[in-house]
Formats: sequence, C-alpha cells, structure tokens
Amino acid sequence: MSTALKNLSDFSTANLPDVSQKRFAIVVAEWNTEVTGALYTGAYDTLLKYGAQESNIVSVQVPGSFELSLGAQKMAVKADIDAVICLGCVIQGETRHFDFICQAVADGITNVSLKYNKPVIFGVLTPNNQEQAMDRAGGKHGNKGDEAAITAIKMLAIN
Ligand SMILES: Nc1c(NC[C@H](O)[C@H](O)[C@H](O)CO)[nH]c(=O)[nH]c1=O
Ligand SMILES: CC(=O)[C@@H](O)COP(=O)(O)O
Repeated sequence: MSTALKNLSDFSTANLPDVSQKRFAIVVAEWNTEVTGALYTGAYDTLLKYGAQESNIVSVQVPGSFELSLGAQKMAVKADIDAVICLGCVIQGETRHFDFICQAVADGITNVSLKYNKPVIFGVLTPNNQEQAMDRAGGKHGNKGDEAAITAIKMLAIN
C-alpha cells in the first residue's frame, strides 16, 4: 500500500511566506472529536510554528463534516480572514451515508474557496475505521492538521 509506514505529513517547508500579519480561520467538526481535536492541535501549532500570531487565528466548531462548507463560508466572507482551514473526520459506516458526506464536503469546500478567491483547505480524514483515523491525526502517518496548515500558508504565497 502506498501509505504503509509512510509519514504522509512529510512535506517541504522551504520558502514559506511571512504570515505574521495573515488571519486564519480554523473550522472544526465535532464528530469524532478525539480525532478532530488532534487535527486541530496539529494545525494550530503548525500555524504558530511557521509565523502566524495567536491573535490572528479564529476557531469555529460545527456539528459534523457536512457543516464544514457553511462554516467555511461564514469565515471566508469576512474581509479580515485570509485563509480557512477545515478539519473533520468521516468514518465509513454500514451505509452510503459516508459517500454523500465526503462528496458534499469536498465539493462544498471547493466552491467556497473559488467563490471567495481564498484558500479553503480540505483537512478532512475519510478513513475506514478509527485506527486509520488516529494514524493520520498524530500517529504513524503524520497529522493531516499539520499538512492543512502548511497548505494554507503556501497558498497565501500565491497572489
Ligand atoms: N458520521 C459522521 C458524520 N455525520 C454527521 C454529518 O456530518 C452531519 O452533521 C449530519 O448528516 C447532519 O447534517 N460527520 C462526521 O464529521 N463524521 C462522521 O463520521
Ligand atoms: C459516515 C456516517 O455518517 C456514519 O456515522 C454513518 O454510519 P452508517 O452508514 O452505519 O449509518
């Protein structure tokens, strides 16, 4: 498997832009809070590590990943928000509900980003089970929250 024993958060941090004056919104789904909380910590700490100011990070919770798109839109519409990071974890159940949520949130977040011409980052895990989720929220495959924060920073370098 392509991800076996691989740290998926092994990304380049060369040539990152100065984001000391940039304002970020982090929108977090409450579902699977053990996972999304770890994603949030990863994203928040990574933003600070690479130059963002605590006072320039706005955090918002939504009930589930399906609501991330509206949460992102409520943040992206604000003139003083430069980038939005969406964090969630949708775990496959017995039915096709998983498919509809994942597709809806991927499409919804993309539409918000294009509508407001701002980075809106898809930091949503879509694992088959809890173990796969934890592996990507600070486990052996890294932290998708870290990746999402770095992605937001890198996108702000594009004018
Ligand atoms: N099963 C998961 C959900 N389900 C809830 C939906 O996201 C949504 O809140 C509901 O359908 C009402 O609109 N959400 C997750 O984030 N993760 C899941 O595993
Ligand atoms: C992805 C989900 O919404 C999940 O909780 C649904 O589980 P199920 O498909 O077994 O109803």
